[in-house]
Amino acid sequence: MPKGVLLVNLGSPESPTPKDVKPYLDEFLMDERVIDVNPVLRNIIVRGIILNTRPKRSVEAYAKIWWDEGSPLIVISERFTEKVRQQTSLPIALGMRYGTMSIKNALQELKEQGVDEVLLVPLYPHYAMSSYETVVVKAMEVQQEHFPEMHLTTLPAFYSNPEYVNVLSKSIAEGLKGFEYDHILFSYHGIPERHIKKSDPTKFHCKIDGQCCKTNSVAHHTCYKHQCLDTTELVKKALDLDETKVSSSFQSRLGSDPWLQPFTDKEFERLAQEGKKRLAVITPAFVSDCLETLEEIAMEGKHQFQEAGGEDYIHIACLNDRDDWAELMALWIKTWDEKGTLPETRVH
Ligand SMILES: C=CC1=C(C)c2cc3[nH]c(cc4nc(cc5[nH]c(cc1n2)c(C)c5CCC(=O)O)C(CCC(=O)O)=C4C)c(C)c3C=C
Ligand SMILES: [Fe+2]
Ligand SMILES: [Fe+2]
Repeated sequence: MPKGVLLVNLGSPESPTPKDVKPYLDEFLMDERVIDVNPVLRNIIVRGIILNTRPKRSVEAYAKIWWDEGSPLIVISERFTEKVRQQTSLPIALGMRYGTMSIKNALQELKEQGVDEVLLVPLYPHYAMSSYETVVVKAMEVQQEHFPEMHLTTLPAFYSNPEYVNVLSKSIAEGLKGFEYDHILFSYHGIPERHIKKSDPTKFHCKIDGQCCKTNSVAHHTCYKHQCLDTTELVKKALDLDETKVSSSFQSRLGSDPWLQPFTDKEFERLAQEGKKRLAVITPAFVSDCLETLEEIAMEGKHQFQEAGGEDYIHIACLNDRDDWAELMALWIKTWDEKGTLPETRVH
């Protein structure tokens, strides 16, 4: 069975203009795993409310971070894919969950190269129904409808893989070099609390009470909050960081439902008010820099921290197309190709 790899990231609009941002947001937010209410209500919330107000703000935000070559998330994902290609003998295609670089086109590309055994790699370190799961479900649907001869194997969420933690920690150590920080904030993309409960296979473990994520459970295989907090712990251990100088928070909330806390913007204020003058921010829910890291954290976050009394502020870049990250992905692919095994992950 000829093998190939499908890398999938979230996707971006075609351009930072209303004509492209609106349909992109429409596709994204009409996903039943993102706004997870019944279809009638989703239509009202998304098309009747959010799409009448949000696109203006999103267009302005995208315009601030857009590169000559296009959306940073897309350009970085392409550079990463090219580096992985250079280190593997298998065909590698890149697709996006939303937007024009579709999963269908990427699978078609692999088909044209004779591939029928595919390793599907959602480019997210953590499991969430609105990120990892929706990629897997979409890819399976596309495969069943258009490529019935293909077989997909999915790479598990890799946040706890020891080699991945090494690469992430090394990138953070490099980013911190020369910066005398008072505090390091690990800011993860937020999700509604409801999503955590929905994804809990036991239906009773995830209470989001501050304790459940510290108690071993099979629920942690799909608990985004646990996986994010564990990422902070693993990096803290790997870099021997001072416990009192590290914390985690959740950014980018949308709507009025309860989302995971503490909120990143509130943490900027709290840390500044506590007298922390020099802040480093890390965004390990994203493998590539994107709107949420470049605008919300690197630009707006700096402004919010300094407005609240903070002084020096750095955002440490995501893994992007770092050589060691591309090498690790190539190693996972080679191991799957030659031994049929997937990277070691540890969930407790
Ligand atoms: C890290 C994984 C992500 C999860 C989980 C996630 C959940 C989630 N997101 C929204 C709403 C929006 N997210 C937006 C941008 C965006 N989100 C992620 C990743 C996750 N989202 C990325 C990588 C990006 C950036 C895309 C880019 O082009 O750079 C946006 C669009 C921009 C904006 O207007 O702010 C929205 C909207 C929800 C509702 C949600 C979980 C329910
Ligand atoms: Fe998002
Ligand atoms: Fe939990």
